[in-house]
Amino acid sequence: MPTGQLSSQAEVDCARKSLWWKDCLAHTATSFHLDAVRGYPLIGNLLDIPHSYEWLTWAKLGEVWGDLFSLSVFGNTIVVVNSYTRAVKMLNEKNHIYSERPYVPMASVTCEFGETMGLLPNDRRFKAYRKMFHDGLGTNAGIKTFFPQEEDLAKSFIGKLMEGSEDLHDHCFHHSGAIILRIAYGYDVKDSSDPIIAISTLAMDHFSKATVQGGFLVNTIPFLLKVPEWFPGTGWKAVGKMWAKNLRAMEDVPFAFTKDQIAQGRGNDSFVGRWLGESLSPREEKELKHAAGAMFGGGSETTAITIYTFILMMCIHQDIQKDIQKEIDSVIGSDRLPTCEDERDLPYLEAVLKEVERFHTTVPCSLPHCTSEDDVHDGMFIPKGSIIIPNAWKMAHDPAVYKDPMTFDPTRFLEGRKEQDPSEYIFGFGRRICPGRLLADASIFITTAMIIFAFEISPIPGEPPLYENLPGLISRVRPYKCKITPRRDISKLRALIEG
Ligand code: HEM
Repeated sequence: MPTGQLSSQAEVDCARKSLWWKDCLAHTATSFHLDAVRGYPLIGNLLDIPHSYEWLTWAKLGEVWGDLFSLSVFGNTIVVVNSYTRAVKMLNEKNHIYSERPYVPMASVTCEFGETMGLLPNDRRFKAYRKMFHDGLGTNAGIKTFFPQEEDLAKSFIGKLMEGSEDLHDHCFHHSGAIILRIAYGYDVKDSSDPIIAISTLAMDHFSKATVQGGFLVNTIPFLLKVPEWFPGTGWKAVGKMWAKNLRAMEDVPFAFTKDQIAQGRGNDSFVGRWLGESLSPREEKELKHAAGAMFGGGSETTAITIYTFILMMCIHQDIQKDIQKEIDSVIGSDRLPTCEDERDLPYLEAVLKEVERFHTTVPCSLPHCTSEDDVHDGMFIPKGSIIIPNAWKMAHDPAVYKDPMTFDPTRFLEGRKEQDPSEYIFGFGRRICPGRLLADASIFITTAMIIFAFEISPIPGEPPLYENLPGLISRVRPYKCKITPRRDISKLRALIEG
């Protein structure tokens, strides 16, 4: 049935009653909304739930059911939002209702990681973490204070690239991990086999697995938490305990490093170091540890993927690469390296970065939100506890917003065209909007500006690179090969990097 509206209060009341009945019948009813995808008794739309590339399925279903539709699985409502305008109206303008996170017992309880920012309910602690983030990284003035660290790390990145680019993929991930650990804790990573990068990467791998709704039955049936560990089939509890240790270590080890540095009287100009200088109460210190602990998970993979995708796009689109080189050469010349302050003078590079972020939507279904109370939106009754999925991929590839959305074309963001800036949605919405977005922008800009300044990126003869996005909550691109060679005098480049 196509999209419909609940036009009167009577219809809304009727829908509420239906919901009550649905609960009474122990979740045996299927979805009943007028704009709900039809399902089966008991399981609802279980068979409609995609296991990979969810954003494509949601976009396809949207062609039939409209850009706001719902599904029901075992009585739980899932609402998919396929348009930017709708997402703003719901998640931004009604953020007091739409700012919870879905409950994932495996991650929050079994892995004891419920206090991390991404999983916290919209409560006092959440506000405290967000405030710490905002004061440290949420303003242009705050981010500027980290520019010297960003520039240093981007120099090391290109310095390493001069030695070879065979492990480009890992190099990008190592670099973005290094940025987070330096900014968050003042910790300098080792060139390879860094213990804190290793702990954090492992912990994030566990975290991703524990938060997949269908990954563990307990995420669908929380009652299983009460089943004792000796009961057959509860091996996941032991797994969760093991993962909890790693997740704790990801927060404890670098935090202890910063505290130790301060105790030894060494300066530590990091996010944590600065806050520790504020003589915090034990409760605030604990909150600081959790806030900082969320940075690696939120920022490391996403930033690395964006830089890695940028290099791929430069390899595929040689003409665009040439145009950025021209811009960089005319603004910066050849006697100095780019700095973070150059961003405002490089509008073409800025447009290319927007296009990279639009074209490859790194967090394609954003992170799910959850409602804290019943709502009626555009005639749809949305019960408390509904999971809300903003389909950022669809927003980024909507032909009504972007001309030829499947084409990589940075000119769409230049004067004269000015299509919608993807940063309005790729970082999420409302109270949950990504608190690291300014840091992400700074890291991506300075790293890519240095790359273009220093290198020529080209395909390997006979192996044309292809773009392919991979499934996942955070979508990577399929690893590729390319040639990265210095485009300037090597000794001069070395002198600039070391200077
Ligand atoms: C290109 C880079 C990045 C992208 C595309 C990105 C995207 C996102 C998205 C879509 C969300 C979910 C927002 C929502 O629920 O509405 C999010 C949340 C989050 N991000 Fe980022 N992010 C990036 C970089 C970073 C960085 C550098 C940091 C930390 C320094 C960070 C930390 C976080 C945290 C802690 C959350 C959870 C916020 C909450 O639950 O309230 N992110 N990010």
